Amino acid sequence: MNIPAIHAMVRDPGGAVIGLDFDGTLAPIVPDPDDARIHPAAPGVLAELGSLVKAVVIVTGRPAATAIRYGPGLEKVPGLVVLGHYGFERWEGGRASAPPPPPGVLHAEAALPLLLQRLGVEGVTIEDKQRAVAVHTRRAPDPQGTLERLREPLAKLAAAHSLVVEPGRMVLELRPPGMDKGYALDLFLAERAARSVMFVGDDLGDLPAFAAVRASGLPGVAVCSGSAEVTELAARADLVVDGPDGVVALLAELAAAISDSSASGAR
Ligand SMILES: O=P(O)(O)OC[C@H]1O[C@H](O[C@H]2O[C@H](CO)[C@@H](O)[C@H](O)[C@H]2O)[C@H](O)[C@@H](O)[C@@H]1O
Repeated sequence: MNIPAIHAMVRDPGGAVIGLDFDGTLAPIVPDPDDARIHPAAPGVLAELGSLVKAVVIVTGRPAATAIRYGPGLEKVPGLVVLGHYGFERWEGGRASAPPPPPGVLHAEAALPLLLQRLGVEGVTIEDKQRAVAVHTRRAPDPQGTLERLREPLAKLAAAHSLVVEPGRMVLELRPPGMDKGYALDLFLAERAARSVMFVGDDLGDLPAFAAVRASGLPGVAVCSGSAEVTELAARADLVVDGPDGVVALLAELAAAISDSSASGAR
């Protein structure tokens, strides 16, 4: 790992913030969003890393409580913060806080079944996220074609209810504007007075976090959890690893390098 920011983290782990996306990064992608679960080795590796660095933060489009529920063991990661709903929501020490959901979400969600019926799309599923609503096409007969077909009508529906469309891996999410993973990460780095940063993501919604790593002026590394499905992130990353298996291996390597460096410094 001959990346200057990683060397900075190893030299000064007490200044390092490790930011991670959830789906596709810590949890393998599966057809049904309710079946997603964290990689079995991830909580242990994150617990080790959490005891070495300034902070571990998960920044996800999921509700924060869902990431915790689908990530058994995460609650044991020292000092873990989960920023859910792209940063609108914060979970820390077992407590979640968030502003109330805007009424547009409920109205848009209520209009969706009829809209989907009119469009005649098959196999599309709706995920009620309380503060947002996601329309999934992964289980449709033609997932990509169906996603393309839905783009314009969902953009109109979102605009009619003062929402924005967040595109992702076989999903179009209608959510409130005014927050993204970049802004969320930026605020967190300032709050913790970070001296270096890593962010690991797999999807389009992670691009603002990559931009925040660059804009921070800190030694920073943007890591792509690679997949054949999304290629845009790899092009903007400093390092590409092979999905959640590769992410866990990278984090374990980082934890080991920090521990070895601290041990040799102590000798
Ligand atoms: O920010 P993230 O943690 O990456 O969350 C983004 C979306 O992830 C989930 O959908 C994705 O994962 C599902 C389970 O593997 C998969 O079935 C789906 O195709 C993916 O798009 C989640 O369901 C969404 O609500 C999140 O916004």
